[in-house]
Amino acid sequence: MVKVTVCGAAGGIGQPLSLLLKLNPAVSELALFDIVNAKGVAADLSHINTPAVVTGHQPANKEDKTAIVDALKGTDLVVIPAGVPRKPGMTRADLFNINASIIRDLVANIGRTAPNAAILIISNPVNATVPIAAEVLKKLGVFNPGKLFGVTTLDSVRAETFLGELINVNPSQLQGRISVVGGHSGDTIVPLINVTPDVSAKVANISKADYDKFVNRVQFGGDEVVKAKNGAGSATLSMAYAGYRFAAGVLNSLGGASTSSSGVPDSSYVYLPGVPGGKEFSAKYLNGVDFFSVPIVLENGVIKSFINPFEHMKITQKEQELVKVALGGLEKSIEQGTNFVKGSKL
Ligand SMILES: NC(=O)c1ccc[n+]([C@@H]2O[C@H](COP(=O)([O-])OP(=O)(O)OC[C@H]3O[C@@H](n4cnc5c(N)ncnc54)[C@H](O)[C@@H]3O)[C@@H](O)[C@H]2O)c1
Ligand SMILES: O=C(O)C[C@H](O)C(=O)O
Repeated sequence: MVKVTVCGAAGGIGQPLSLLLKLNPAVSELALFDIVNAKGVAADLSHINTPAVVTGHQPANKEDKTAIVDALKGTDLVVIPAGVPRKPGMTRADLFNINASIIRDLVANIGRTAPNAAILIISNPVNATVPIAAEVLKKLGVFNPGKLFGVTTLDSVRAETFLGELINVNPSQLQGRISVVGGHSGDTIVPLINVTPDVSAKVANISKADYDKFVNRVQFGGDEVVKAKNGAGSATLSMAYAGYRFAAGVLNSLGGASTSSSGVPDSSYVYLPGVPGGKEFSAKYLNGVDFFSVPIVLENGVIKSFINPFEHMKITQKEQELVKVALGGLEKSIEQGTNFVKGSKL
């Protein structure tokens, strides 16, 4: 019996992500929470002939806490795409003022109602919202770093797609054969392409100009969608796919499968001092930064280990420089998120 809760389930990401979760046979209960239209989306999905029982939870007013508690009670996994998306001209950091308090309050509810649940954070700016979640859980005395995941899978999905186009390989075959680390915003995103020898041999022929274009497109792929949607939001469908890919990995691990079985596992933005060997890894390679996206191996829904890119992949000089740049941006966002909770009442 596995219960999954989606917070922000009626949104652009929330709806298709909930659809994909409804199709997963491992899910027995799917609780949809949103401040609008959660019941409508739940009624719609509930007609699909798969085993998951779908429930909709929507507060009657600002003071109503029963909806969120019902959505979270007994849940194993919470996925959070709640909050506002970007409009053209905005950076993800511009979303902080609105989304920081949404994440703080949702995660406080999770900490109080479902402290053992795995938490997957999609809401931007991920580089800061995940530190917010960690700090809230620490304050409540229920932080399990092995169960807090910043969802950066869309960066991997994009890297696979764009590199596939460049080296003329079916992009779906690149899953597990390249990796993306760092954070989830502009130059904090660092694609690593010399992960397996077969791909390395192909990327050796890419020109410098094409490689630079590839890196830029992975780092700023989100802007492409924001611009094309022209005020109607940011990536939703590709994000639902990516969020589901990551959530399905966590669900598989809850069912006993290891994520390390096929190639390099997906990365997630995690609290390094809380995962085995993470503190030493960060001190040695990352200036001691607390949060960084690395490929993770899961067991029973918990991070069992991570793959150190510097030891297990052929990192080029250029990629090392990209990591250095990423660290500057990450440190600022982590501090912003952490300080926000320190100055907040839960
Ligand atoms: N991690 C990533 O790779 C990634 C990719 C795409 C988008 N995002 C982010 O995901 C977030 C959602 O994007 P979207 O396009 O789905 O936005 P959206 O506006 O379409 O949907 C957001 C939903 O959140 C709901 N919501 C707002 N406050 C809430 C609260 N307190 N509790 C529960 N639900 C609440 C809204 O009612 C809405 O239904 C944005 O912050 C966006 O930047 C992240
Ligand atoms: O670009 C955005 O604001 C949404 C998301 O983070 C993305 O990468 O598409």
